[in-house]
Amino acid sequence: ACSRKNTRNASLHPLWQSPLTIPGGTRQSPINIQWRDSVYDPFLKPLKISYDPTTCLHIWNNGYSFLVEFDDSTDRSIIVGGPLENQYRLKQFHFHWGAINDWGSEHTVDSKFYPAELHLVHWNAVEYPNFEEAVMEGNGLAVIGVFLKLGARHEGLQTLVDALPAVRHKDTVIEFDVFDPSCLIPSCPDYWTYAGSLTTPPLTESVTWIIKKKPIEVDEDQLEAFRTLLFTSDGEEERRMVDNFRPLQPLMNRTVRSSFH
Ligand SMILES: CCOC(=O)CCc1ccc(S(N)(=O)=O)cc1
Ligand SMILES: [Zn+2]
Repeated sequence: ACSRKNTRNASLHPLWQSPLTIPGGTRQSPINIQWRDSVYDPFLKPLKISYDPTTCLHIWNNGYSFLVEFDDSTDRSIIVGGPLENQYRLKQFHFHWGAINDWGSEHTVDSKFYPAELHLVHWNAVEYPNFEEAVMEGNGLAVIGVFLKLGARHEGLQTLVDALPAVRHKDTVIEFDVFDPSCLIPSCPDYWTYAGSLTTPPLTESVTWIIKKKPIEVDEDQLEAFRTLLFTSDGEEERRMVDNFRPLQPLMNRTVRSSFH
């Protein structure tokens, strides 16, 4: 009897058709953050965030998520302190979310999923000439992760939500010229931090993750608006942009530190 060739490669993630695990990867993301296993580090500084809202450029749908990109040609929107040795420049922020509210975040806390997760992506402009170079270096990137939970409507997020219909299809972009992303970051200073990777290709192990302990609240309509976006370009058969999160990766030989007791 002929054996049916196993055409479904179980190690390939449907969304990216890329390996789920990077061969030799020892610091992949996302991970589950087990609160009781995180280690309080009294030497962690407060994270200092200073964004200039006029550095905002545009919103676009890149086929994985929707991104708000910033002018990173100067040090006008930066973060410093926290676990970071250098100052890092804001390049873009984007989100990951689920088809339903039971899941959607990339990181989990004590195995709990949130319905969505915000990533603010910064690069080490002190040591590297541009983002593309920094992506390849162990201390090249710093990403702030913020969990979204179902609750009250978020007025700051609403200005983004109102722009989403204009970027419904992959590779569509609209100008977005003033936005202050610090309105999306909880005022509580508490965070976890660990050494990890990008969660979409090229999956490079170049990210210092800073995961805020407190979530922000958004309402059902705002989450539903995310789910009206498409993975597909105009004219292709429509596939709704949902479940754009990577599966959890092994912690391996890593410790998650907390900035709080
Ligand atoms: C130089 C090409 O590299 C890129 O464009 C990487 C973009 C990229 C930035 C951030 C993330 S995340 N989800 O880990 O915050 C994934 C991918
Ligand atoms: Zn991300």
